[in-house]
Amino acid sequence: MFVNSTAPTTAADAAPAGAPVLELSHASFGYADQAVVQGADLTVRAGEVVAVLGPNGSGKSTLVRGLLGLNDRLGGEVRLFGTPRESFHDHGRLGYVPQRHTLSASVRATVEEIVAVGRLSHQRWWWPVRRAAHDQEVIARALEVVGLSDRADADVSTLSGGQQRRVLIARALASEPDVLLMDEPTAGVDAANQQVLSTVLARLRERGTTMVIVTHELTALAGIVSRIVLVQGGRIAFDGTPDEFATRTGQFTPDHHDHHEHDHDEVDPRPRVRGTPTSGPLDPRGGIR
Ligand SMILES: Nc1ncnc2c1ncn2[C@@H]1O[C@H](COP(=O)(O)OP(=O)(O)OP(=O)(O)O)[C@@H](O)[C@H]1O
Repeated sequence: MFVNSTAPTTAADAAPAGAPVLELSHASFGYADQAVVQGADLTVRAGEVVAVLGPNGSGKSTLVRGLLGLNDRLGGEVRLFGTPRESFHDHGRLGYVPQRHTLSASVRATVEEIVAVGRLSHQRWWWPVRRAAHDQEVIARALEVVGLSDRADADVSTLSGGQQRRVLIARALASEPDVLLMDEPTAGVDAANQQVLSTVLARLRERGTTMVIVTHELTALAGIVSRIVLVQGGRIAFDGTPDEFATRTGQFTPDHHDHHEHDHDEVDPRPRVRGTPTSGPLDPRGGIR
C-alpha cells in the first residue's frame, strides 16, 4: 500500500493552531420549520480532530451540514474562520465528504478528472482551461495520499465503493482545505480499506489539518481524534477528550496515545479541549457499533 507520501498542503493563509475555525452559538438547524439540532454551542479550533458520535437519526449529519450552510438555520449563529456564515465566501477552505455518497455508475470520468474538480474553487475566470502545473501536482499528491495513484486513469465506475469514498476524500483534499468535514468516511468500507483510511487521516492530523468526522466506528479512529462530540436527540450531550469520554461512558478506551504522539520532539500545537459533559445519562450506545 501507499504510506510514505506527503499530504496535500493546506492553504498558505491557514488559521494558526488553536484559532477558532468553526463556531456554533446556540445554533439550531433543520428542514423546513422542523428543528432537528437545537441550541448547539461548539467551537472547533485549528488543528483539532473532532469525532461526532451519536445514535442513528440523532442529528450528526444535520449538524455538519448546518455548519456548511446546506440546510436551514432556524436560530443562533454560525461563524466560519471568524466570519458569519452568511458573509463567508471562501468555500475552498472547507472540504466536505458527504455521507453515503459514492460515484454513480453513470459517471463517465476518470479518477483524476473527479479529483480535479476539487481544484475548481482555486480557479479564476481568466485562468486557462488547461490545468496549471501546481494544480497537477496537488491532484497527484491527493491521489497518492489516498493510495490511488495507480488508478488515476481508471474509470471511476470500475472502482469499489470503498475506493470511490477515497476518490471523494482526494477530491476534497485537492481543494487544499483548512478544514475537512467528513460524514462517515469509513461506512461500508472493509477492514483493509478502513486501515488505509485511518492511515490517511492520521497523516492529515500530523500535518495539522483540522477535521470533523461523523462516525460510528470510533475504533477505526483511535489515535487520531483529539476530541469527541456526542449528539443525542439533536443536542450536544457531551464534548470532551477521548479520555473524558471513556471515563464518562465507561465503554470505550481508545488507545489515543499512539506513536504519532511521541515520535516528535516539538510540542503538539493542538489545543487541549476541556471536557464539558452535560448532565443526564449518555446513551449507552454512545454512537458506537
Ligand atoms: N433532507 C431532510 N429532510 C427532512 N428531514 C431530514 C432530512 N435529512 C435528515 N432529516 C431528519 O433529521 C433527523 C436527523 O437526521 P441526521 O441524518 O442528521 O441524523 P444522523 O445522526 O446523521 O443519523 P445517521 O447516523 O443515521 O446518519 C432524522 O429524523 C431525519 O429523518
